[in-house]
Amino acid sequence: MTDDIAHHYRQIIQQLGENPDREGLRDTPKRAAKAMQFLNAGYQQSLEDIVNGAVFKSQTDEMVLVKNIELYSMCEHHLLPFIGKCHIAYLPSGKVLGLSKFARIVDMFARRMQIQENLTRQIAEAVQQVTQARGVAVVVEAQHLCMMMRGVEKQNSSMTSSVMLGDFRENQATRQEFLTLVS
Ligand SMILES: Nc1nc2c(ncn2[C@@H]2O[C@H](COP(=O)(O)OP(=O)(O)OP(=O)(O)O)[C@@H](O)[C@H]2O)c(=O)[nH]1
Ligand SMILES: [Zn+2]
Repeated sequence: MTDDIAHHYRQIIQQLGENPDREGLRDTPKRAAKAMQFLNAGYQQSLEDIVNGAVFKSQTDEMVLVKNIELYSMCEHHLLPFIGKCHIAYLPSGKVLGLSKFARIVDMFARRMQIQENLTRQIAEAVQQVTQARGVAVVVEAQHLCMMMRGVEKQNSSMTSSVMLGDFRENQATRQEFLTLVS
């Protein structure tokens, strides 16, 4: 698979007017192929594998918030990165999820070709599925290099997307508490 992708990168380099045989570029097709495979590794993962049973019984029913999880993803329109952070909150109902697993869930969906809105929803639904929480809220704030390096070339705009499930959707006070905590 890596060799196949590298072969195509070699052709792209040539089509762009470079010499893929010059010293600095000789290993680039293979390096680029491996980097692209890493950045799309989320397709090879499953929720069950990454959670690895780290769901623990707990009587806590107060909001749990994990803030500022860094996020690197790839926009599906231009295959350029979008970079930002993710905040996840949930209202446990009898069980809590291992802390690191929130970051693993973010990475599993971020390491795919994405648009930010779909990524946000997929993270929220995965946390809901694993914890069976009374509610899940996810906010993603990101900057898109396709808007910065090319196209409209706007360096300071960022996009915020959110998904609220369960009590966060239905209960205004819960939603407000979450938004105050992340702002
Ligand atoms: N909603 C949303 N739009 C995105 C995301 N990533 C990229 N886009 C947008 O996808 C759109 C693709 O528009 P097209 O007109 O088909 O492509 P384009 O000619 O390259 O567009 P420009 O970026 O405006 O030059 C652009 O408006 C991008 O800004 C994302 O995560 N969410
Ligand atoms: Zn884009």
